[in-house]
Amino acid sequence: EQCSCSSTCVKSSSMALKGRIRQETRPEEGPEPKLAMMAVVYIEGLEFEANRYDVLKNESSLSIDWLPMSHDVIESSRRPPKLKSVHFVDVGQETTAIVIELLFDLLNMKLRSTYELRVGSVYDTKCDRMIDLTSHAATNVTFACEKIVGSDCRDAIKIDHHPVCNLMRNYHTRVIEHENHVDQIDVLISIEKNAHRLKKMRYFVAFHGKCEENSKNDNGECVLDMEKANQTRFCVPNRVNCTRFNRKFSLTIQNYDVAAKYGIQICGILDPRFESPPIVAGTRKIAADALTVSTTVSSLSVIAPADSLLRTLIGYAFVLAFLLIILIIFISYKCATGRWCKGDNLENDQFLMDENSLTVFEDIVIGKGRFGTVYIGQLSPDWHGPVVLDDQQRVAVKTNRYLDKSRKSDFFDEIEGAKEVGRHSRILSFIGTVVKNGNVLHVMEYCSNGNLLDYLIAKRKYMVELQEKGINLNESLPSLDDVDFDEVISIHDLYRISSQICTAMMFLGSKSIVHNALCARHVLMTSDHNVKLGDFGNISTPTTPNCTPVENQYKWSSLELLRGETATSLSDVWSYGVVLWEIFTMGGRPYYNVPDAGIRGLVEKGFRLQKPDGCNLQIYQLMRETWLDNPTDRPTFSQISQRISQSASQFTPEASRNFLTISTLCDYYLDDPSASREAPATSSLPRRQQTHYDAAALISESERLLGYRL
Ligand SMILES: Nc1ncnc2c1ncn2[C@@H]1O[C@H](COP(=O)(O)OP(=O)(O)OP(=O)(O)O)[C@@H](O)[C@H]1O
Repeated sequence: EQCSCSSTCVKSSSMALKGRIRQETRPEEGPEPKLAMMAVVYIEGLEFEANRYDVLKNESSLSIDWLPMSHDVIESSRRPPKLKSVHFVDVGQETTAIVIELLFDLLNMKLRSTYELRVGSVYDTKCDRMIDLTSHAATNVTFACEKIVGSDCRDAIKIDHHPVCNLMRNYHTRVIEHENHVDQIDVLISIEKNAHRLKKMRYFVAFHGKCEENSKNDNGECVLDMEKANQTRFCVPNRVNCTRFNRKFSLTIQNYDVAAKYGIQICGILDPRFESPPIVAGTRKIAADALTVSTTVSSLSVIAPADSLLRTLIGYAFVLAFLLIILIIFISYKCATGRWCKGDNLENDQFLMDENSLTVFEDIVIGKGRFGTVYIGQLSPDWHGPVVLDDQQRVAVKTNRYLDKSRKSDFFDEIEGAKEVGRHSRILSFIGTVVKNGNVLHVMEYCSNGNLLDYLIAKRKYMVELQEKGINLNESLPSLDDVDFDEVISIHDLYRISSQICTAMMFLGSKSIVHNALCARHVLMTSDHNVKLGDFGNISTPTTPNCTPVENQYKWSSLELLRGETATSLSDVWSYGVVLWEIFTMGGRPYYNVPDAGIRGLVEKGFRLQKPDGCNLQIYQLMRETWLDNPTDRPTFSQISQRISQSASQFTPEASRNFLTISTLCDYYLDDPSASREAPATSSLPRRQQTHYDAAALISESERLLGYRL
C-alpha cells in the first residue's frame, strides 16, 4: 500500500450526496435563500476520535471544481460555495464518515451547472499534519432547479444566462489599419446576423490578448489568461451607455508583439449584470480563436479563425444536406402517392417525343371523357415509330391542360398504364408523350371509328330507321340504293368484335394485368372496324392490386370488387360479360334505371342483366356464367374465346338472318342520351317515365321477362 501516513493508513471508499439539495432561507447567512447540500465520505482505517480531524477547503483537502456544461463559461459573480460544517462520525468497523455541509448561492440553481466535490486528504489536528486518502473521494453535484427541493423554477427560467462565449463562433476578423503600425493593429470584427438575433444578445464583449505559451487546451486552441486579457464591450443598436455597433465593430490591439500569437474570444451577454470576464473551471482561462497575423508589415493581415470558418462551412453543409433529404422525402412521397413526379420525369422518358413532331388540331375534338378532351393530332411525315399510322399520320391526343390536380394524377396513371400494357394488335397503341407549353400531351393511335359504344348505337339507330322504313335486312337482299352497308352491323360482326376484345383480354391476362375498367366505351374501333382495347388508367397487377370499383364503372364491376375484394382477371371476365351484353343489345344501357349506389345491393340479391332481344341463348348463357358470384366458377378468357367461336360459326357473313332485329321497346334503350338527341322527330320510340329503382321489383321483372334460369 502506498500510504504516506506513518501512524495509520486510510483510504476513502465512497462519497455520496446525502439527501437532496434544498433551497433554504438562513437568516444568519444573509437575506438571500441558499442551496444547502450535504455530502458524506466514508473513510476506512481512520480511527474515530471526536473533534480530532478536519477537512480544510483547499486543493488537497476539500476541492470544489465547477465542471463546464454546454454554457461552459461562468463569470466571477458565481461565488464559490461556502463550507458550512464538517462532522466526523463513527460508523463502526474502523470506518469513519465525514459529513460535509455546503452552502451555494441561489444563482447556481439557475444555471443548471455541475460541481465536482473532491476530498483528497484530512487534516489531523492532533498531529498537525495532512493525511492523504489513497484514492480521492469524489462526487458530482448538479444543480437544476426542478431537482431542488423548495425551489421555484419560474424564477429560474426568467433569469438570463451568463456570457455565452464558445457558442459565438460565427464571427470574422480582419486587420483594418496596419501601415507601419506593427505595434498597434486594428481588427475589424463582424458578427453574423443570426448571432445576436437568435440569442437576443444585449452586449458583446471581445476578450483578446496573447495566447498563453504552452497552455493549449485539448483542442489545440489558443488559451487566454483572463487576468491579462483586454476587454472591449459593444452593444447591439439602441442600447444606451455603450459603444454601438451594427454587426461590425473594431478593436485595437496595443503593443502588438509580432513574435507572439494572439487570440480572441467573443462572448455574448444576455443579462447586463454578468459582464465580468468569464472564469473557466475556476482557472480564469478561456479558449480563444487564434488571430494569425503575418509578420511582414506590408502584408499584415488577420486570418479568420480556421476552425470557426470550417465549422461555419460544416454548418452550412449540414443544413444543405438536411434540406436535400427533406426534398427527396417530399418528392418520393408525392411520387408514391399522387404520382406527382411523373410529368416531371418525362424528361428521362424514352417515350418523350420532340414537340415539333406533333401538330395538335385543337379545333377537331374527337371525344370527351372524365379526364379531358381528346383532339386529333398529326405526326410529322418523317416520324417513324413502332406504330403504323394512316397515310395522314393521324394520332389521338389527350392533354392534361384543363385538369385539376386529382384528375392530373389519373391522367398520368393512364399514360403509365398504357406503357405497362405494351403492344398488341388488339391493344390501343401508346405512341408517346409530348411536353408543350408546360402541358403534357398523351399521344396514341387514332381509331377513326371512335368508341365501341357510340359505334354500336349509331349502327342500331340506322338499322331501326331501316326497320321503320320496312326494310328487313334478313328477308330479302335490299338494294344498295336503300341501304348503306357501311352503317349496318351483322351478327357475325358482333361475334367478331366480341372475340377480338376477348383476344385483347387474353393478352392482358398473359401479363397478369387486370384492366378493371372494361366497358364498350373503352374499346375503340379502327377505320377497318377492328377492335383496339384502350383506357389503361386503372390497371392492376399482383404487386399493385386493386380492390375498389372504378368511378362510373360500377355497372361493369364484379361482385367481389363491389364488395371491396381484390380484383383478378376473373373480375374482368364479369365486366366482359357486361360488354357482351352491350354488344348484343347494340349499345343498350345496363341497369338503365339503377344508380351506381344501388348496383351492389342488386347484384348481391342475384339480379342479373336481362337477355338482350335477339341474342341467342348460348351467348346469354355465357354472359350469365361470367356473372357467377364465385369468380372461379366463371369461364376464363380462353374458354370464352372458344365458346364465342363455336357460337359464331353459325353466323357466316353470307348467312341469312345475319342481322339483329331490334326491339325499340326494350327498357335498356330508354333515356339513351344519344337516342333522345338524334332520334328522328317521327321516331315511334315509346317514352316512359323514369321509374324509381326497386331491387325486388327489378328482379321479378327480370325473371318475368326472361323466364330464364341457369
Ligand atoms: N385513340 C382514340 N382514337 C379515337 N377516338 C378516341 C381515342 N381515344 C379516345 N377517343 C374518343 O374520345 C372519347 C373520350 O375518351 P377518353 O379516354 O377521354 O374518355 P372515355 O374513355 O370515353 O371515358 P373515361 O372518362 O371513362 O375515360 C372516347 O370515348 C372516344 O370516343
